[in-house]
Amino acid sequence: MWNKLRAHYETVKTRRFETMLDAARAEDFAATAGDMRFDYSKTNIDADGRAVLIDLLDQTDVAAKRDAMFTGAKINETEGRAVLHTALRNLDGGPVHVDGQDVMPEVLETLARMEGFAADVRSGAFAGQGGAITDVVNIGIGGSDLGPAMGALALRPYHDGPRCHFVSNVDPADIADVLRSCDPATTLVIVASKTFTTIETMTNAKTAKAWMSETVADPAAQFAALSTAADKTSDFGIPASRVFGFEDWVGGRYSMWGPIGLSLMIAIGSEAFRAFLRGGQAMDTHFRNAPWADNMPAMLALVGIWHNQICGHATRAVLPYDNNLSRLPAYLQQLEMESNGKGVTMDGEDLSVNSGPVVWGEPGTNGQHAFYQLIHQGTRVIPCEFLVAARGHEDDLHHQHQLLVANCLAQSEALMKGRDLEEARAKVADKFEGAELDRQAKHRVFPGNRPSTTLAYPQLDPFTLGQIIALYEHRVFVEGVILGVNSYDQWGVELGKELATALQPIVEGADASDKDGSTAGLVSFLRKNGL
Ligand SMILES: O=P(O)(O)OC[C@H]1O[C@](O)(CO)[C@@H](O)[C@@H]1O
Repeated sequence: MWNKLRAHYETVKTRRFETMLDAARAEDFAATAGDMRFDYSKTNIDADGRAVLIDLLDQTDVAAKRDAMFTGAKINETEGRAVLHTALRNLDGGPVHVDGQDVMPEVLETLARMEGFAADVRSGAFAGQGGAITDVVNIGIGGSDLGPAMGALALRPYHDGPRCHFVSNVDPADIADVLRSCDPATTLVIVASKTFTTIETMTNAKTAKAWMSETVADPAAQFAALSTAADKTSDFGIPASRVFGFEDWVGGRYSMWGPIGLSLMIAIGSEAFRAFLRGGQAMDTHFRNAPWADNMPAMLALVGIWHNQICGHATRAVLPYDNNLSRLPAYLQQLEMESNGKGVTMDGEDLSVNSGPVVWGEPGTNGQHAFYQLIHQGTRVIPCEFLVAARGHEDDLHHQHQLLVANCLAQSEALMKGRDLEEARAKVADKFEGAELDRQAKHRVFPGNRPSTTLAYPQLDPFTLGQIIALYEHRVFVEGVILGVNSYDQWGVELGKELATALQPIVEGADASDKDGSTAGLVSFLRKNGL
């Protein structure tokens, strides 16, 4: 199935796509979902290429697999689990069955419990031992941190609840900084861990409990837990009334829609949180119904497959011109790389093409003054994904927002157009002449013909954030199906965890001589320096 695409690539790879880009192409090579527009016209995908890409969806049965996911089939085959984060935002979509049982009543009941608790925290009906809650500390890592942390930042203009802090790293610097800024008597600690065994989270949770017990009589009274492991939360001393459970069919990096989103709900209130869920649900409906050529997640995925597996561009830059989306690249690193960073297919065969790309990025315009040099003139092509809102939330500073938008559009235009030697010579002709003019001009040439896409939306409100996150989730799903990998396990994180456990006694002083020379040498160096 890859050969046809590879052959097509040979026919377009040197063509300058700017020459194809008239208004008709701009309209045709864009997908709309609700009030969002995804423009992929600044790429070298032409109509024939798109048709071959869309064939991939049919050849790999994406539609049937999508429907299987939404209806509770156990598509996470290596863990024997359904994949149903979509049920968490299925506010009025009817029953969803797992093993013959409708999961929606429990989902909605948990949502209602979360809403009750969040409202109590926000109103002061649930208080700390020193008064109303002023600070919420979410302790979690990976999906139990990145979702709510990214979301709380993204929706900062809607934040009207207590302050929220996110502690994830086992590095004591992380928790020490946060606890220093909080009063234990008015702090709520939320321990967010699907498994309730993750060493970083459990270590930080114990540190927070010890910190709180220095000041308050009953520290457990100011703890809540978000987990699938009710027995372990109770062993930790958190009463069932403040445990918000979920099922194993919610993957960690897909979990911000349910209990793992509690800190976000406390920050923005349940009405705004529901708007976020509704945005996700709207994208689900679009993904299930829109024809492929207009289907935003499908087209985003196909552009990704084209750039990585066919054109060979190994990385993908996510560049939000929306400062509140600063943590989106980090969130997407887990979502995409933990999901599709696999080398073996569902059938146990070696993958015959590259796995998912390296995802990275920073908000614009900051990145422009850092790494865009390489994006424009480096030898590797980096497909860029821009995100931009029509308006921000600072109405009195709208002129600054306009400048931000101008920069975003300028970057995708510059990547496409570039600047040839003649234009570069004209730029410096008044300063240099002869051979020196040529030499100086060459440094000012931009190759151009570098691909980018732009996701544009009216404003980053809770509904839009829901659309964006669900869009990327479904993109990962589609890319995973095409590659034939299981996007919902993460065995690749296990080995490091095992070795860290084995190394713990050694860093605490046990003999390191059976370790490899490098590891033993590093332990010895660190010990000599205070380990
Ligand atoms: O929520 P938990 O169980 O603490 O896991 C945290 C994270 O750790 C991982 O399992 C990877 O180590 C992620 O998939 C997950 O989001």
